[in-house]
Amino acid sequence: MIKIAPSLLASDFTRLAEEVKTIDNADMLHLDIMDGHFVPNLTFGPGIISALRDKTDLVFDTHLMISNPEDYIEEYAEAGSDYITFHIEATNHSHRLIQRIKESGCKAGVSLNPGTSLKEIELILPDLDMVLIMSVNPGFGGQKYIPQITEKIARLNSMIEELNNDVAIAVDGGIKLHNVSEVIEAGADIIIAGSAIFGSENPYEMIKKFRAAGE
Ligand SMILES: O=C(CO)[C@H](O)[C@H](O)COP(=O)(O)O
Ligand SMILES: [Fe+2]
Repeated sequence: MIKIAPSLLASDFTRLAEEVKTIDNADMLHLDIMDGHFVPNLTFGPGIISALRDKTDLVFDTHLMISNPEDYIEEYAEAGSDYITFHIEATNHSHRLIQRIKESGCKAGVSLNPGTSLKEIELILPDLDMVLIMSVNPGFGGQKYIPQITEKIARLNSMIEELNNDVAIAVDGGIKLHNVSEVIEAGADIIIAGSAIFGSENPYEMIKKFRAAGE
């Protein structure tokens, strides 16, 4: 079963509590944390996550696009994250960071920029709950899906099958109705979409269409 994770980045920031109500048929709420350093944009921090925690029952999927993620794990766990995903490019101590995320009570994810090889995560794959493949360069919503990423998803899927464990593959960036089937067929388990869902007339119906593409 495919999971749908709308990205709050594309919602109306002046009415966050109402916006999350429009997507209550989704599985997860994707929360993009940007620090203006690891990526050239700034979003929000743990205060917004904890303010939203009692507004929805969705699983909170926190995507840290920040430098020094090791300094912020407990804060994002306490704010209400269920998954915490850091970028492999942002740390020299990925294995330790995964253990810290799990000790904080969350599931652990790692994300790869489009130009980062899957080799970088080969040795930590058995410890992960999720791999988040970026299909655009991180920092902004509304960008175009990078076509080479489909092959990368398929290769990661084979690596996971060889390991015989249940690491989820999440794909993030530029996913719309016209390419979601391609992403799912390559092996994605979690579809993250911002502008396609929150930018549509009816986010609830759009989630249904995304889900139907995976059936
Ligand atoms: O991490 C992200 C950007 O860095 C976002 O989650 C992603 O871009 C979703 O937006 P869209 O679906 O509009 O591309
Ligand atoms: Fe994201």
